[in-house]
Amino acid sequence: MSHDEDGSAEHDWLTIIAVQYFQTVPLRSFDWPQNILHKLDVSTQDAILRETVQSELGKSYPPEASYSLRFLKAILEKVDATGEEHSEALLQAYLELLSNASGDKLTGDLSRACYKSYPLPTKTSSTVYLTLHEEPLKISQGTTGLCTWEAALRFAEYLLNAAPEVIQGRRILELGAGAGLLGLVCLYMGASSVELTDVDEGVLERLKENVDLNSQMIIDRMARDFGGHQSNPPNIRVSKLDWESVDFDDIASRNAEIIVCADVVYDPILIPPLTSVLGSLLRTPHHGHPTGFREGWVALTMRQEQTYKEFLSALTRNRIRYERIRLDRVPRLFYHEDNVGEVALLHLTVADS
Ligand SMILES: C[S@@+](CC[C@H](N)C(=O)[O-])C[C@H]1O[C@@H](n2cnc3c(N)ncnc32)[C@H](O)[C@@H]1O
Repeated sequence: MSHDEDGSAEHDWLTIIAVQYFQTVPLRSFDWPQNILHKLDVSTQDAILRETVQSELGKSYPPEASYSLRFLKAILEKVDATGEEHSEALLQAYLELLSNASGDKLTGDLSRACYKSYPLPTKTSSTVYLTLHEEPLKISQGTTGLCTWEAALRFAEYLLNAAPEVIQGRRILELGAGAGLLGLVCLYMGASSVELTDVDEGVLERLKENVDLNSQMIIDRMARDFGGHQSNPPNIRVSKLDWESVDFDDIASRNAEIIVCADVVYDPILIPPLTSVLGSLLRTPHHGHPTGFREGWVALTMRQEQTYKEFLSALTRNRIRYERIRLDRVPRLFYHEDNVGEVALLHLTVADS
């Protein structure tokens, strides 16, 4: 999405709408800029359409079709409420989506891709998005890894807004990477390398797809902000790492300084293998670090107090020290669903003992 050089007010409200549309913010929570609600004339409707459904991003990597349909319907209803004329283009886009949706229902083809695009901070005046192919449901195809979870969003916000030095120039290993938001944000922030790992074959495939989807944007960013060479592929790889069947030589050989993970503490059964892998990874020497070992970060959504306590006890049993980092003052960049629970961010270290 491009902006006028002067970042005019018109572009501000268009950006507010587009950023929400691409993250598929539920329409009940959508923040419509007040000034447009009074001025939804044809040119305003056309401008919204151009910045969302018919933008390059919207055409190449659209949100779920039923979401776009509801988005356009909401605008049409708002137009009705103001007594303005409908834009021909908007109406036509709506009817096209409607006919595609009923065609899909008739043929039973409900497999249309669904993308979410997350706005990232940038030094330029245009909005840069991280685009992920995700599934609309939290559990899909037998895994939780095909969508982005709350803890990944809060952790990414912490890194981007409050602690870039944790990531910049460092080699990162992510456990249970899911759709890939956290690791890709690390690469965008200037990590020297990122290894995204998961157990599920479908998730690993999706991770590769999401890495490819964002590589060019990240190369461009590196070239612009860090003077890198545009042709260099980003230093990122996707590999399998199952906490439940671990080869400890393989763990030690993983070339990382910082271990990160988000929303991987959701099932108590996973706590012993996860904390054991964390302990092994963290105890691998890293001579550049003050403790002489690697460091780790875990972001977890506190759904059940008991699971959280069990996780802390398991860290202690594995001789992993943790410090909870406050997130309440970290500004938000992304949309967050209501009532998903508080996110705790833990900084993990080990000592030689
Ligand atoms: C709730 S998802 C979180 C995904 C991502 N980190 C996020 O926050 O959006 C949990 C992830 O952990 C992965 N996972 C579950 N058990 C695992 C195991 N034994 N080894 C490695 N990854 C595992 C799942 O495949 C899934 O991708």
